[in-house]
Amino acid sequence: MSEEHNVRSKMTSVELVLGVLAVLSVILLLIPTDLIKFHKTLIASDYDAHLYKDNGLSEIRWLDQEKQLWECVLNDQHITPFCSMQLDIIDEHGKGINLSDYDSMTIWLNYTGEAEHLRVYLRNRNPQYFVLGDITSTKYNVVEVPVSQLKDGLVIDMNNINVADWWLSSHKIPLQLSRPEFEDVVYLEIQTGSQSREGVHQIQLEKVEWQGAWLTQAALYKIIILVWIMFIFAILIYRIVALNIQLKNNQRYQKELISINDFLNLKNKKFEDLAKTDPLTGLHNRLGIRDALYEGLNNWKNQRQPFSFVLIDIDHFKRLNDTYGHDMGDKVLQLTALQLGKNIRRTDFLARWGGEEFILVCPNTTLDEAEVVAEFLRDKIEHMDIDSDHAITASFGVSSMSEPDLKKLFKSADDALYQAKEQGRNRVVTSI
Ligand SMILES: Nc1nc2c(ncn2[C@@H]2O[C@H](COP(=O)(O)OP(=O)(O)OP(=O)(O)O)[C@@H](O)[C@H]2O)c(=O)[nH]1
Repeated sequence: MSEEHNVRSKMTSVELVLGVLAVLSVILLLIPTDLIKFHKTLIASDYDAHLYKDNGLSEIRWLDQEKQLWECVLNDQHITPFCSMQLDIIDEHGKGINLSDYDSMTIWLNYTGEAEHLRVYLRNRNPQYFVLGDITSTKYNVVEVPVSQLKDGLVIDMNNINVADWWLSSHKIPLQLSRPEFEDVVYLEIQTGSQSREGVHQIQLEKVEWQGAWLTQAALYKIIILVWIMFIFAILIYRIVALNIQLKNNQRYQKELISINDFLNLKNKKFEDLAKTDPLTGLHNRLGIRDALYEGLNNWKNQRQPFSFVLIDIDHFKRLNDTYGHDMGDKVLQLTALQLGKNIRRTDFLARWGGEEFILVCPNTTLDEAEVVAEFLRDKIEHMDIDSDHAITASFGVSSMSEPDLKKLFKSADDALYQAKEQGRNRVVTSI
């Protein structure tokens, strides 16, 4: 019973974890992606900026250096005309910004002119190609962006940034180093686009923001699926272990039952359907006390709980039968059963063992305690009211379990009962 309760309470906790997991999964799936994002903002005016241009006739100048507003008058004479503003984003320790964990970049920029595109460079430093004193040896990670959307903030996926071909070839960069890198970005550069032609271009960079996610959506799905798989796996293992334990317990119970049936003289199949009640007295019959025997035996084995038997036998019952007839004998059996049943403890189990003999199974009871119980019952029988002048008494044999053997326990109670009869009946004898 307690085991069943155990399994049931464990199953309830499994269901609880299942519920919590389901709720968590739903929350994680519905969580706004902004909550799992982190940001880095760069205000352009907080950093030093430098202007430079091609070697041709293009002109470049600050219109308002404080606001970082600059102007480029592009001249086509040069083969690759350009104007550039280079923002120095190295910190006081000489380190650039690590943007490798960010997924996207948003740029706010004001532009006046005819160009349709501008170039944005994120120039990265890496000792594998960076040469001290040569700032062009920083890797030119570049993206060309449409100017029309820059004013309201243009979002650029970091995956769309590539390394400029001209830089790869002019610095003879090996293939394995040709991928974009953002671990140590030291310059942010805004440059006129490749298609920009002659004319005036006014540019003012306001700010740049990078966004990254603690977890990508794909990683989140993977984690949820993984947790569910692990949980299902854990349940499976738990079920297998629990079933194994249950199986072992059942096997033990079956084994125990066979030995108890043997003790009770019950032939398994034949008696399985028998009612557990003795029809004459209304008490348990032998089958009726089988569960009590199983529990008492196991409690003795597992917890060393004392376990006692009291055997009760009506004295000179044959004489009573012979003198007053069998019906009177039956009546005395019923009255004795009633008297015993009324006076036993609620924790004990009384059964008619057979004929005029009864057994009282006393779980969690020492020999001394069982002796007290027996003496109390003996007295109750001696003073029982019966409709005859024939005095009814009974003899009692008491024993307590000293080894896990029901037959031996019964035998010592029976021996004690025999002693009680020998010593003159109407008495309690305990086994030694
Ligand atoms: N009326 C009646 N008698 C029964 C029943 N079962 C057994 N008996 C009788 O109980 C008697 C038992 O007699 P014994 O075993 O000699 O024992 P006893 O006469 O009580 O003697 P002691 O036990 O030594 O005091 C027998 O005569 C059985 O026939 C029953 O269900 N009803």
